[in-house]
Amino acid sequence: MRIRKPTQKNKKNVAAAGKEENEVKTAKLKGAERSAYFARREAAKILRTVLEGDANRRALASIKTLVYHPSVRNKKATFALICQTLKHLPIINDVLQAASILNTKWKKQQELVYIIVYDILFGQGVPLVGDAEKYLMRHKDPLHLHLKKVLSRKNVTTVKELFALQEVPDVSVPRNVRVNTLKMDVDSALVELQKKYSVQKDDLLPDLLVLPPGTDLHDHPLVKNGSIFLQGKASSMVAPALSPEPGWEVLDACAAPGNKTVHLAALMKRKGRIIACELKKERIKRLNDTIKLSGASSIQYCVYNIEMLFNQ
Ligand SMILES: C[S@@+](CC[C@H](N)C(=O)[O-])C[C@H]1O[C@@H](n2cnc3c(N)ncnc32)[C@H](O)[C@@H]1O
Repeated sequence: MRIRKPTQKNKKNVAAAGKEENEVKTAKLKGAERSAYFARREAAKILRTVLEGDANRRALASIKTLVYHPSVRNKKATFALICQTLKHLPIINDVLQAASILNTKWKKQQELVYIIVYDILFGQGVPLVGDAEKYLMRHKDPLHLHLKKVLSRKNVTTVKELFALQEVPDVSVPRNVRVNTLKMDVDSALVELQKKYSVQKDDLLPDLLVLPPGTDLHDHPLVKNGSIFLQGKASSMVAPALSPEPGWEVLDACAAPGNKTVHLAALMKRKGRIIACELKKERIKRLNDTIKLSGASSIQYCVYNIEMLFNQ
């Protein structure tokens, strides 16, 4: 195997990767270890952004959007780690406080600590790669001991039981469907659905119907042929808030899967033009399918980063 000399750019990247990464001979790690090592660091970086946003009550990009950034290599593992760590965070924090093993150095890297402690306590174990992993694995027994204490304080023996205690009772939220008035009028949809379900018109939105919580219409023929769309009330309020008239030209900046795009088309009675932009090529197919299903024909769509429009 030929070993290439590091380029200037590579040298810079290595320096930027930080002291700890230098200490780990990442090149010597086996594939799975290496990928888990990087996934933990990528997850920690995103977790920091998420927790900072939460603390400042700022709306941030969703975890999925952060994970889907091109710089994140192992997207699936990183996403899973973040979600699981967040889910277990109150317990992880309790255990860490009780164990009091974090000095100032590790407190500065608390997100990475959370991720690794999640893996130690609830995951598949952590190989001894990286300073943080080594440090926390040295405290593995006290961590497990304090987890047991936390559980017994709450009168349970397993984490599953603890989650069951904390589970919020299912709040029964009614289901909504939006009638696609390009294909069917609201009264006909009401009559059709009433054959099997208890359905009412929404008191605010004329093309929205309300069904009992838990109603599953995924396979209903009216859904399959695009006469009704499974669309919540909040999402169904957006197009009426604009109140577009037939003949308008409307820009839908972030369009896929296209529920609001086709709602606009229905309100504009197919007259006018909607320019639907979507950043991700792979989501364009979904947008295309929605448009086709809805019977809207006034929609032009493009793979386009809407920010480009404003940076010119
Ligand atoms: C929450 S979804 C939109 C839902 C859609 N409006 C609907 O009602 O069905 C956000 C979409 O915006 C796209 N997006 C994000 N940033 C974008 C950008 N800068 N330009 C264009 N599309 C973007 C994402 O790829 C994603 O498909």
